[in-house]
Amino acid sequence: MEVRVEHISKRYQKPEVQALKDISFEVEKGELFGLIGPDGAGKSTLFRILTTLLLPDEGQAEVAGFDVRKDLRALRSAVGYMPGRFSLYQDLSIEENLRFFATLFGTTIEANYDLIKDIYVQIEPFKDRRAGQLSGGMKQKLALCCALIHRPKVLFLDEPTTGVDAVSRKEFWQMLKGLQAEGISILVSTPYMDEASLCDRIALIQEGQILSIDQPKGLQEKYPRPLFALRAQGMNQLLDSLRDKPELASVYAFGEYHHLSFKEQSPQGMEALLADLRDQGFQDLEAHSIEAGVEDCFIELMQKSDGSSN
Ligand SMILES: Nc1ncnc2c1ncn2[C@@H]1O[C@H](COP(=O)(O)OP(=O)(O)OP(=O)(O)O)[C@@H](O)[C@H]1O
Repeated sequence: MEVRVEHISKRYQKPEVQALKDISFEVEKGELFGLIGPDGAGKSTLFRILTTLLLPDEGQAEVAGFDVRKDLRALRSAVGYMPGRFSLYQDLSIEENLRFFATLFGTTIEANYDLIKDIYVQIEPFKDRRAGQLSGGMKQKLALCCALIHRPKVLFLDEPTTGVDAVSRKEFWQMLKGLQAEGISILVSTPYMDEASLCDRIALIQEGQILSIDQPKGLQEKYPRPLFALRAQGMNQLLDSLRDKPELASVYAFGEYHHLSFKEQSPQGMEALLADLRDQGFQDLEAHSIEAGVEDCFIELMQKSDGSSN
């Protein structure tokens, strides 16, 4: 086991916020583990605790066999951490940044070049350019090289793809797969649900609590009811109207469609609903059944947790 988190809680004082509530999970060696949740869910706080930058109020955690409270030095040299705002020196060049991080950990670029090579060659043509003048995607690659240069066992990446274009995002996930193959365990946080399916396992986190931990497929298979996508002319009125239907268990806007499910699973459910909506004057109604995605699962779990806390 490369990461073991047991009942971690953290409260900030000013303003008073319970950022993490009784968080427990484990990550295996070589696993790509995703922490998925909206802004403010507590992802950065958890990463800061696991990299010894912040102490938890309660609970215990070990990373690469080191205790987050007791083994600070050893733990820090065993982990690589890429914070949300890339911690690059804007006035230093690509090469200078990398050399700086290598020196900080008592190593050299040359000693670990094989690990970063595939990533570094993509930015090497610009190695004399200052970090402050790089594009988002290039900064991200440099920050990843800097986090890797001391050959960590566990890599923490806090929202590494936020603000990065779609092509670079895709490339970034390919790079992570390559690092995983080197035996590095990776914990990555993201607010993008579409990235969840690229992880081996994901924890859905909201308001400091883990709602579910599973493989992406396992999570989707656990969705409790048949799910449908529906659209028509006048999507806002349609949503208002659907929200008034007592037979629906859930309904929400989702891209070009609204997603909905029924309380009772009757075969006539959708037929009756469509007839009803037609009577109300909705035109161009189109409905089909769909498989739940990670975002649908998240919405379902959030509704359940809201219900239970009320
Ligand atoms: N130093 C701090 N003092 C007080 N409250 C804080 C502090 N840092 C974070 N918080 C609060 O704790 C909660 C969790 O924040 P955290 O940054 O861990 O979430 P996150 O999931 O990483 O989201 P984000 O993407 O916005 O950073 C939020 O409500 C945030 O406002």
